[in-house]
Amino acid sequence: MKLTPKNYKNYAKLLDAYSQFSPSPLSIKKFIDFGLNACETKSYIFLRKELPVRLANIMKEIALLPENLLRMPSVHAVHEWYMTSFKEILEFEKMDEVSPRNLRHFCDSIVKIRNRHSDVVETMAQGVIELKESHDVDQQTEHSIQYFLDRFYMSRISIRMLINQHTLLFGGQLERAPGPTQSKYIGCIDPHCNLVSVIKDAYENARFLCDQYYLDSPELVIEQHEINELKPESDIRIVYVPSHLYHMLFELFKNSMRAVMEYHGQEQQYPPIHLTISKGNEDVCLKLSDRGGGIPRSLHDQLFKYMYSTAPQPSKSDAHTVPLAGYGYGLPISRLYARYFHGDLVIMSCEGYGTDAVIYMKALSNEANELLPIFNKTTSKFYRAGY
Ligand SMILES: O=C(O)CCCOc1c(F)cc(-c2c(C(=O)NCc3ccc(C(=O)O)cc3)noc2-c2cc(Cl)c(O)cc2O)cc1F
Repeated sequence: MKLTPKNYKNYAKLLDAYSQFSPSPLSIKKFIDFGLNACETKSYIFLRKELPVRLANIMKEIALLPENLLRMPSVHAVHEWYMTSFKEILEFEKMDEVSPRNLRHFCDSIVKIRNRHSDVVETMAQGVIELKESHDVDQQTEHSIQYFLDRFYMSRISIRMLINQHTLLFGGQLERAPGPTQSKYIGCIDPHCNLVSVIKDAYENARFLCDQYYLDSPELVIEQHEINELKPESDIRIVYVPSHLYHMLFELFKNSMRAVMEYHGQEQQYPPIHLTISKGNEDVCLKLSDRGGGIPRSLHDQLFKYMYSTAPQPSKSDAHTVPLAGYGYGLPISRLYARYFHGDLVIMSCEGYGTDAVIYMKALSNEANELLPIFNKTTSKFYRAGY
C-alpha cells in the first residue's frame, strides 16, 4: 500500500505505538525449551507482536539518521522495505481467530519479509558509498553511522533469528531426511554443536579461496582444553547456532590466511594457524593465532569501521599489498554475531609478529541472552547530539 498523507498519519502513530515497547530478549535456553515442545499458536501470538516491536524500534532510528544519508537512493530503498514489512506484519494483530489458514498465511508472510530484506547489508553499504561520493562526511557523522549500523545489523540478526526459528519449526518446507538421521537441531540451533567440525568446515572453505589466489595456504593446528573434563580426548560441544559460528570463523580464517600469505609470500614454508578451544565454567573461547606480521595498534579500530571498509575498490596496481581497507563488512558483522548471544570477538595484533583473534561465547545457554538495541530517549539524544 503506497503511503498517502492519510494513511501516513496512521502509520506514524503505529510506529510510535510499537516503538514504546522494548524488544523482549530470548536466551538460547529459551529457544531450546520452547522448541522441544513447540506450539505454533504460541509462537505466532508472540511473533505477531515481537516482530513489529523490533521493526519499529530500529525504524525510529532510521528516521533519525542525517537527511543526507536518508536521501541516498539505497538507504531510501531499505527504509521502504522496512515500512512495507512493518505494515504487512501488523495485519496479523488485527486477526482475532488463530486458524490453520492464518498460521499458514503468517508463515508465508514472514518468509516473504525475510526474502525482501535479504540484500539489506549490501544495499546499506552502497548507501554509505553513495553518501561518501556525494558529501563530505565529518568524523561525528562517521561515528553516528558506525553507532547506527552496529545497532541496525544487530536488530536484523535478531529478527532473522526469530523468523528462522518459526519457519524451521513450523514452516514444513524441510522434508524430513529419510532414515534414522533425524536432525537434533532445534530450528537453527544445534544443542550439541561440535566445535571442531564447524572449525574444519570454515577452515577448508577459506583454504579453498586461499589456494585459488595464492596457490598455497597455511596449515591448521587445533588443540582443545576443557576444565572438569573426564574424557579429555572428546570434542568440546556447545549449544549454539552453527551458521553464526561458521560466519565468524570463515571471516577470521580468511583474514589470517591473507596476512600469512602476504607476509611470508616469498618463502615456501608458511607458519600454521593455531586454533585453541577452551571451555571454562562461564566462557567457551576459540583463539586463532597466526604469524602474519600483524598490524599496528593505531590501525586496529579501522578493522571494525563500516565507513572505512566501504572504501572505493583499490586500483589493481597495488593488489600485491594487503589493503587494510576491507571491502566487506565481514569483521564488524562477525563481531555482532558474537555479541548477539552476549559473547564477543576481540582482535589482538602484534605488529611485526602476528595476530590473535578470540571468539568468546557463553558456556551456559541460559546466560546466552540476545543482546538487542532498544530505542529510547538516550538513543534519540545520541542522534540529536550527533548532528
Ligand atoms: O573486508 C575484507 O574484505 C577484509 C578486511 C580485512 O582485511 C585484512 C586482513 F585480511 C588481514 C589483515 C592483517 C594484517 C595485515 O594486513 N598486515 C599488513 C599490513 C600492515 C600495516 C598496514 C598499514 O600500516 O596500513 C597495512 C597492512 N596483519 O594481521 C592481519 C589480521 C587481521 C585480522 Cl582482523 C585477523 O583476524 C587476522 C590477521 O592476521 C588486515 C586486514 F585489513
